[in-house]
Amino acid sequence: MFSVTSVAKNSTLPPNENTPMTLAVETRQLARDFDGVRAVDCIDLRVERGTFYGFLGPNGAGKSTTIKMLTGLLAPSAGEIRVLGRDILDPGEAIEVKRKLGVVPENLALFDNLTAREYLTFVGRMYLLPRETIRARADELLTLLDLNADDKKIALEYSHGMRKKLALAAALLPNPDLLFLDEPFEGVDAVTSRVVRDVLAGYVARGATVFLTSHVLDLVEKLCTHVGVIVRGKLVEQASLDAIRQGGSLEASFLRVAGADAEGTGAKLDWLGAAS
Ligand SMILES: Nc1ncnc2c1ncn2[C@@H]1O[C@H](COP(=O)(O)OP(=O)(O)OP(=O)(O)O)[C@@H](O)[C@H]1O
Repeated sequence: MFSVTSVAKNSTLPPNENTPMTLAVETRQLARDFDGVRAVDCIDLRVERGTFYGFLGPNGAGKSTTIKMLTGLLAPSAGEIRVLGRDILDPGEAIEVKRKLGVVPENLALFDNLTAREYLTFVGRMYLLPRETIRARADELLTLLDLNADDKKIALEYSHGMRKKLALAAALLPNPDLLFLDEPFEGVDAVTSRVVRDVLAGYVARGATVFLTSHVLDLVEKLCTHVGVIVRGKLVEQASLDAIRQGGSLEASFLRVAGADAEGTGAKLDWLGAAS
């Protein structure tokens, strides 16, 4: 489905048979530069299978860049990546692992001239699903995500939230082992958000893995079992949700590890709202 450029010529990650089968994602010193500026700075991610992993960070911290590398959409500048026990930087292994992945990328990347059903059918055929399975799953997903009423519209005519829902439906359709979701709830209405949360919770309870980015910490707190925090490209925290919260709120912990000055923000822009 995606093109992959291999950069890890001298891989030192253990061969497949020695990689712990419990890991869905493992990176070593993963890095990406843009025009000489380091966007992702030597991060070591470890995501156990069957976990709901929230990948948090301020704007521009490197979350989307990381997801693009983990899904083979972007070549790393350095480092190693194993996804579901396989080297995603090896073109042969990447094909195998991508059959087992679902992705909602940052830019959604839909085909604008297809209706939702046409797009889901296309995706299902790419994953080599039988036509009857595609039809049945597409029916269920379009109903669940409340996209049925707009079945004549093409994706170009969709609102932002509708596009997000269609991308999510496409990611779920092949029943992947591992889902990468970049801001899946952004722009999605409250009713659908609740439905999607329940679907994802059930999906993980059945043994699958979700790797999600979100700025909505309440949602992360409700859903995630594990959290990683990236700040200016560096992984500054990675632990279970409970260990990161330390009995407090996720927001307080996040602000602390992200180095934000929560107290100071109210004192700024004194001119705002003042009589001029
Ligand atoms: N194609 C690109 N060319 C140049 N710089 C880029 C490119 N993509 C990302 N960057 C830079 O890399 C850094 C990380 O960006 P990234 O999109 O990964 O952040 P993010 O954590 O997903 O942010 P947000 O929460 O705002 O979506 C930023 O400084 C961004 O400007």
